[in-house]
Amino acid sequence: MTDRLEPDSSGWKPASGRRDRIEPLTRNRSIPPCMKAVVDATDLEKTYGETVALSGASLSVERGEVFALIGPNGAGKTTLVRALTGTTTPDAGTVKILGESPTAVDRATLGVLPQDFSPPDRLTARELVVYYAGLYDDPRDPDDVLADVGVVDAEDTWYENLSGGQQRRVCVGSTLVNDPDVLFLDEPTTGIDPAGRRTVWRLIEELAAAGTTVLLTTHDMAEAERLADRVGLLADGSIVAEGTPKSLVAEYGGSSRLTIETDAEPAAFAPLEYPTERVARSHVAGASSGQSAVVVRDVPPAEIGGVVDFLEQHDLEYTGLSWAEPDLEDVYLTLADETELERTNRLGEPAGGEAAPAEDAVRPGETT
Ligand SMILES: Nc1ncnc2c1ncn2[C@@H]1O[C@H](COP(=O)(O)OP(=O)(O)OP(=O)(O)O)[C@@H](O)[C@H]1O
Repeated sequence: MTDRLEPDSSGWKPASGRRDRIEPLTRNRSIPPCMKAVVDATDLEKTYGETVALSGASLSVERGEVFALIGPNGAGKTTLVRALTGTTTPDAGTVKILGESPTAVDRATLGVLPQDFSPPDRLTARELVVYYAGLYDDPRDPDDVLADVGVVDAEDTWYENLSGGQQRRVCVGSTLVNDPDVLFLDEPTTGIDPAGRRTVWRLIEELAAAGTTVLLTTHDMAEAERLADRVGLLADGSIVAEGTPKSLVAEYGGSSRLTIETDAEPAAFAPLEYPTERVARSHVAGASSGQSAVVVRDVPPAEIGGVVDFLEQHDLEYTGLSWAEPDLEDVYLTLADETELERTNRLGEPAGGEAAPAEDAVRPGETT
């Protein structure tokens, strides 16, 4: 970022001194109150040779919203972020950021964390933040930025010697030095440990509460569910579903799962009269070695005790039992499966050859 921050006609001045929280009054200096869609993209197309990266992607993000883009590898998320931020030019379609084209918008109002951002290795965390802050006339205090992303203890370590997670935190910090109004974060927490991830989550929540508009991409459904006001699922270059996490779960999430770690056959559960399917043990978080599992759907929480009684009465051995409401991961898996099916149908291929096993629908991210 080489553009300089110019105070606008309203006489905006950055906050001075150390801030424990981001002050709402410093936000949105360049967003007129009447402007609803801060990020607005319509029918974006982008191909690389034979590869279609974007095929009619449209989205709109409102002032102060956190919008999470999710989707399989290669779905086009990074290409979409690049098109939105002006680092790639779409073949067709329009983009407006703060009412301007991405190349005309005041860069000082944006914070952009590319997926592959790689700052100079032989600068310390502090030097890097100071360096990026130096690109702006009225930057934030680097100490505040380092504190925000939780790398104060490692501020004198060369970037190349920081852990992967610390490096990513410094990268997130470098996008905050100009106190941006609109923040684009392409997989901000990849490689960050659980505690660090929560630090970044809280930071994003604070920024959003203070009015920053955030568009992030993530493969972490818990992250999207926690942070996003709205989620867009990108598949094959277009948004195939969009809504609040709650509405998406209600529409596509399916039913609750009671997972029973057992070698018993699903048929043994027939008297319970709930839909039942076998899942591989690799699909069950924390399952004991050698154990597979049966998933019983639609069991209300009040009926779990009845299922346990049933297991005991019928001498069905089990080593673990867990119950879960459907969540965004179920939405993702359902829609990703549907999209894959549509694609194979479109290409005139048999949809997956052999029938996909029922277990494919059940949270393959969970491993033993
Ligand atoms: N510069 C490029 N040259 C050629 N192909 C590209 C280029 N950038 C992206 N692609 C292709 O476009 C498609 C979409 O890629 P993109 O990186 O946008 O996906 P993504 O959803 O961000 O994936 P991931 O989740 O793995 O990061 C992929 O097939 C990718 O190989």
